[in-house]
Amino acid sequence: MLRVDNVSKHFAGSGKEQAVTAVNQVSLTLRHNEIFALIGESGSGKSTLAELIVGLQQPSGGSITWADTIVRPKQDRPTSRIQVVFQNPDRSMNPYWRVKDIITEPLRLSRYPKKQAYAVAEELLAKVKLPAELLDRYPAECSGGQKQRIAIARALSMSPLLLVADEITSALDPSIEAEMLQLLLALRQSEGMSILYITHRLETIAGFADQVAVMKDGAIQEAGDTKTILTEPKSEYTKALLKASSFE
Ligand SMILES: Nc1ncnc2c1ncn2[C@@H]1O[C@H](COP(=O)(O)OP(=O)(O)OP(=O)(O)O)[C@@H](O)[C@H]1O
Repeated sequence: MLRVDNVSKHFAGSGKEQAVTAVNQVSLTLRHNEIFALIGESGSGKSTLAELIVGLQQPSGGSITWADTIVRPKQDRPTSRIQVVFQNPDRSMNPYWRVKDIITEPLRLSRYPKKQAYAVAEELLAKVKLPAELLDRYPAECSGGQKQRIAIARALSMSPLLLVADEITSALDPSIEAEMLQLLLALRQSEGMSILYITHRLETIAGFADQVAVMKDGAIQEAGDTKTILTEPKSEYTKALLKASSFE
């Protein structure tokens, strides 16, 4: 569905800051309806790679291409191929807006009528398993887990083919995190979308991701199906990550 070919991203240094190669010749393929986990420690280049895929940044080299063979069901609402949800929902939500306005922002930016958008908002909240009573609340009146579901509902408003989830469960309690992973599994099925799940925590991906790529210093160390990588890791780095996680 989406091919990342030999993609690199260099940031030029300025003043005391050194030049950095945040992403170094990365290649990967995201398939339709697949959950792909991108694992790496802080600073390994995961977020930069996500921003390149989303189009928030331009690669210094390589290419990112969508297969043009994807046929999606006809929608009566605006759509976009890709949507992203970040770790901290507060950064992407206007605290003075009600939940219904937050969720429908992408639709309204695409000139979808407000009244119809509000009707969709209730449907979207149900998709992320939140009650309709939240529609008139402000973000400060919602829990962290609820806000992350609201951010997902907003992303779903555009029926994306690919949802990029950048550390979206990292700030949540383990039980809330497990519920969120279950929700993402269900949404992958019901929405027929792919998910690029970015995390520094290897222990979250068993039974969740289909494929995994392990990233270090901007480069992919190892990639393959999740079960094989977790049970028969080849790279010393993956082995060390597994040892350090609560997985073993
Ligand atoms: N806009 C930028 N300008 C300069 N350097 C950058 C920029 N964005 C990222 N970097 C550098 O690129 C490297 C990779 O950063 P990135 O945020 O992609 O890593 P990460 O794996 O997502 O880490 P984290 O989980 O902590 O966000 C780091 O050394 C970072 O300092």
